[in-house]
Amino acid sequence: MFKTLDDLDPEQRVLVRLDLNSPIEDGEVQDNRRFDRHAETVRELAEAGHRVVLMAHQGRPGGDDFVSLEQHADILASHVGRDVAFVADTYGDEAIDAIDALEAGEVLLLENTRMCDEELPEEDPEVKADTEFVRTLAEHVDAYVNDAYSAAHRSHASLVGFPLVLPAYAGRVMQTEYEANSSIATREFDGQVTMVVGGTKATDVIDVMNNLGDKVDQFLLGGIAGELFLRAAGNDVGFDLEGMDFFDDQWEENRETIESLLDERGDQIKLAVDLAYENETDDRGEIAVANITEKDRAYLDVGSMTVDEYDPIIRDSEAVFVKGALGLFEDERFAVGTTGVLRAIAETDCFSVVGGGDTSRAIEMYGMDEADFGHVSIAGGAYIRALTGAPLAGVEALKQD
Ligand SMILES: Nc1ncnc2c1ncn2[C@@H]1O[C@H](COP(=O)(O)OP(=O)(O)O)[C@@H](O)[C@H]1O
Ligand SMILES: O=C(OP(=O)(O)O)[C@H](O)COP(=O)(O)O
Repeated sequence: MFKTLDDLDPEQRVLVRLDLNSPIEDGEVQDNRRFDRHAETVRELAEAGHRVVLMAHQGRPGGDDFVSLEQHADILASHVGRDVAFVADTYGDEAIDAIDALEAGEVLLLENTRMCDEELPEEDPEVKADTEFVRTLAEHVDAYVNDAYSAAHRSHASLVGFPLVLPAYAGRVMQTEYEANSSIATREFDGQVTMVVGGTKATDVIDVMNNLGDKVDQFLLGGIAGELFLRAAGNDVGFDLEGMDFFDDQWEENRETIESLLDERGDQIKLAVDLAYENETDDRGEIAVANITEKDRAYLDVGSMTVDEYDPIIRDSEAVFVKGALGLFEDERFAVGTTGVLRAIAETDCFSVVGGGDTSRAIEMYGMDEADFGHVSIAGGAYIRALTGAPLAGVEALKQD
């Protein structure tokens, strides 16, 4: 395992990697739960009297959201409750002067790490540790903290290089995310373990089932992935319609695997019994899967009968994990499935983990209280990798320190 902030010596100059990658609208960085979560780590370090140097990224070179972190510093400061100074430099003289000038308890955010050429290409930790970027910054700090679990699947310099040249620790977000998201594979639960899987990507659902099939008692399916499983079970759903050309592509690529999963794990896999669509008056209509004779419309949610079937299964479970939404929950008419399962989880005292960048947003959107869930992940790609058993380069680098 890795060391945590509990192991950090006092009065250190600490270089901390956060993940503040955020949506940007009309040039404005949108506040989101990543700021709030990382603020805890930053506050703890500053209050303990460390000198805190922060690194983070935003977007990718060439993208519209590849911008400076200047606004991020202000948003973070509002969550930490302390000043967060900003320097528009990653590791040049300006950055080094600002780091060297820090007093105990002060916090400084460096410029977008991806503005440094050595950050991005995915390379081995040894290569990253030997970059000028890592070597230069390492000379001006005493310790490295990685709090960026949600970026830990990237083998980038700021994530894997520093643990080879500095004492390295997991921040609070890293620690909590790692423990919760690995728990389905590592923990023994006394009662039933249920996994709600949906979203748009069939391969995510397939990989999760292959990796966790022996740990999970039942998979409750929905979303576009769920429709493809319904199609494999012989129903007239999950075909391409206008504007949804990923259905047939995904079907071609995954048909055989889905069919064999249904063969081998049929008893564990629960499929929707009804689906919802937009009717002639633009309202939500529902139809039983058994009554669908022809694929002539898009289905945008599981139906209410399905929620009624999934609800007691969740309430009888000891642990529930969620990956992917059961419908197009961003549209209130098609949020019934996703909010239905989330409410059932919130109302029971089961251990629960909700993840996926989009899915966990439903909790906020529909006014549910995060405190009613065991853990709500702020990770997307890293969360699915954890569930499918793939190692995270940033976590592995921390473990080796
Ligand atoms: N039947 C559906 N039709 C269109 N979109 C859907 C449907 N079901 C789920 N979705 C969409 O799937 C998205 C979640 O997909 P997913 O790949 O699981 O993302 P994440 O991992 O970020 O939660 C949601 O934003 C939701 O709108
Ligand atoms: O937001 C992130 O990942 P996510 O979209 O999977 O949650 C991370 O900051 C990683 O960003 P990247 O996918 O540009 O490497």
